[in-house]
Amino acid sequence: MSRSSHTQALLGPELYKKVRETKILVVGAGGIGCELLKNLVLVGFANIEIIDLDTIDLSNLNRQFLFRKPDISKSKSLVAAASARHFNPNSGIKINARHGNVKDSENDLEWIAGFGLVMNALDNMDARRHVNRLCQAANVPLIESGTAGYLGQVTPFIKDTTECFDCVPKPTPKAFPVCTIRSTPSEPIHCIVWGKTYLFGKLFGEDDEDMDTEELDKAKAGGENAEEIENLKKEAAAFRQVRKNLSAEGGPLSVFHKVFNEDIQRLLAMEDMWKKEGRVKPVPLDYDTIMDDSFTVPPLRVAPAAQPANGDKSNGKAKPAALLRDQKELSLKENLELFLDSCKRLSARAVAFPDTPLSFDKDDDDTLDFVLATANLRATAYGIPNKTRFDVKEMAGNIIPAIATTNAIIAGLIVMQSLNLLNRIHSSSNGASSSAPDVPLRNVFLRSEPSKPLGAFIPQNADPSCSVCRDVYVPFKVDLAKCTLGNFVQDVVMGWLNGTEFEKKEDDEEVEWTVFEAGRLLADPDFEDNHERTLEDLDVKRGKILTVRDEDAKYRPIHFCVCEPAADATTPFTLPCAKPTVPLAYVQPEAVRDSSEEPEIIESVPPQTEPKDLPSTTAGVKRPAPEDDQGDEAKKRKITVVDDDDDFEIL
Ligand SMILES: Nc1ncnc2c1ncn2[C@@H]1O[C@H](COP(=O)(O)OP(=O)(O)OP(=O)(O)O)[C@@H](O)[C@H]1O
Ligand SMILES: [Zn+2]
Repeated sequence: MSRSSHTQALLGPELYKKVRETKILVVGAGGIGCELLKNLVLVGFANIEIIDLDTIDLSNLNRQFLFRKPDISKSKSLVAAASARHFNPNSGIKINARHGNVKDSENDLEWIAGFGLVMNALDNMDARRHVNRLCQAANVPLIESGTAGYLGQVTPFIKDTTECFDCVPKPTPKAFPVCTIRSTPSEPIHCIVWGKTYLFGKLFGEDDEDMDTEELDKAKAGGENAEEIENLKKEAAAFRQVRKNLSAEGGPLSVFHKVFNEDIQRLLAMEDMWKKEGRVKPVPLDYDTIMDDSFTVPPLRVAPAAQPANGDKSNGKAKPAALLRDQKELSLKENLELFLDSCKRLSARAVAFPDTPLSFDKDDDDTLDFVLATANLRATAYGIPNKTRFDVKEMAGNIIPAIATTNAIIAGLIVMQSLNLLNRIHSSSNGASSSAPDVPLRNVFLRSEPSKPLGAFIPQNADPSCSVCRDVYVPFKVDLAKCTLGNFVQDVVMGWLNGTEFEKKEDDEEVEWTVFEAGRLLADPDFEDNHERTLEDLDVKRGKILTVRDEDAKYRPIHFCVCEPAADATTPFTLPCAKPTVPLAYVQPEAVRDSSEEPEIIESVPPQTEPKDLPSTTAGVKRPAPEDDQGDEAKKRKITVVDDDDDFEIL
């Protein structure tokens, strides 16, 4: 009996044929991706492409079991494919492994259209959104997945049948008030966020004065203490000077003195600030007394009974005999030394690469050491418990421990979803109903409820206002070196689109269209400066999108997705035979007005001010590009739980 006969019997000949023939794309060869690839191979999927941009790290080996120690530093996708093949040898399975970013330009609309089904096994929102858009544009079903600790989710997205990834609002990152972070922290996380997003940025990151002022003005307008905000503005200005001197002899020590002594003294002088109930005054730190062990550590605000002696953070608890280095709590003196040393290391890097601002990375020891020491020194000053390197890495890096079993369950569910989708695709493509029972599409989730670990709900319909799945997409096969913008405007916008709803004229009025590429305005009826230039010259590349919009935003935008020219093309570009139907743009229903309310009388209309963030055009600034992402609209939809590397936000 052959290895596949059970599967064939279980799935039936029709579905098994689909399994063998459908070209599958797996994006990501990490925790879920490895499990998934093994499952696909075992079920008998025979035409698989897997892409991942990363190489194997030691920390992956505990759960990404297609990898072994000798594979460290090798390409994840190549090794995963090589290992997975062994699970079902001699079965004619083809795995095309690619080491690269799914966002690379060669991964365009045509590429994605070559797959029958796409499965995401990613770890970040940006790549997920990119694949979602490609799948919507090419009308390829996508199975999205994610895990966070014991939780997980598998969701099918099918154009015009279900919502898409971007229809679903995402949870906003955890936010903290500015003053809590900058002046009155009360928890370890406040100190970590301060070290990571504030002090690190001030000393080594991009120093954006305008952004800083804007943030503080916003906080003031939002009702935070005005005097304190002014104080913080002065403090920020002083940092610019400190930053300049950081690499000089004694630079790190002067930063320590400014941040942990002078700035705290200044805060203490603001008497009103400390009258508020629950506020605990910080204690300025002093280099000399910390170093000679005579500094009196302020009592912990939450555990006043335990008054640890200087440097002894054990709180009387017995220490396990052999703690790992990262799990040991540092003494105050050790934190101070680490602060000075990490400052020195980072400022040397800043001097060596002055044009590359540094950014925090949990896996970059210099940056982690800096945040660890900074957070602990600040915590000590405010009577807040210190954290170990292990804790700080987890908190600053937003790490949710990955659990191999969760990944395995989710990968199994992805395969179940794929079988259901293939069944449906099959029955709808030949018009006949499938012999298989019509199983409805479901979003499946894993929860930490032992008696009922799996749950499911029916996916919602697409959000009519979604700026991803409701727009129109057209493959645009073009020789970028031969096609000018003028060709595109004349032959595509005013020619090919003629006759579509988009180009219908009312009362002989010309349709006011615009052509954008990302945020850049390339052309409109009054802006012809770039018509002579080729698309290549205008830096339009394969994988990019030329978007045509009508100025009144009456219709949905039309996105021309730039693809390789057709092999036998005799013209600069080729378009599909069928022109698209361009639907009307979604209009938010007007809120029901309370008729008893008197209308508001506006006496004078304030003069229109220039929008602040005008996008650049190729030939100067013209008009703002419409916001691509309307995702912030308050939509009362179910929030998807997907793990992500999203950051904290400071309000
Ligand atoms: N744009 C992208 N293109 C291709 N692969 C991507 C892209 N973004 C992320 N990935 C891959 O998706 C995979 C996600 O797997 P996983 O969530 O297990 O992350 P990991 O990096 O392996 O583990 P950890 O983050 O816990 O160290 C990773 O292998 C990552 O390289
Ligand atoms: Zn959508």
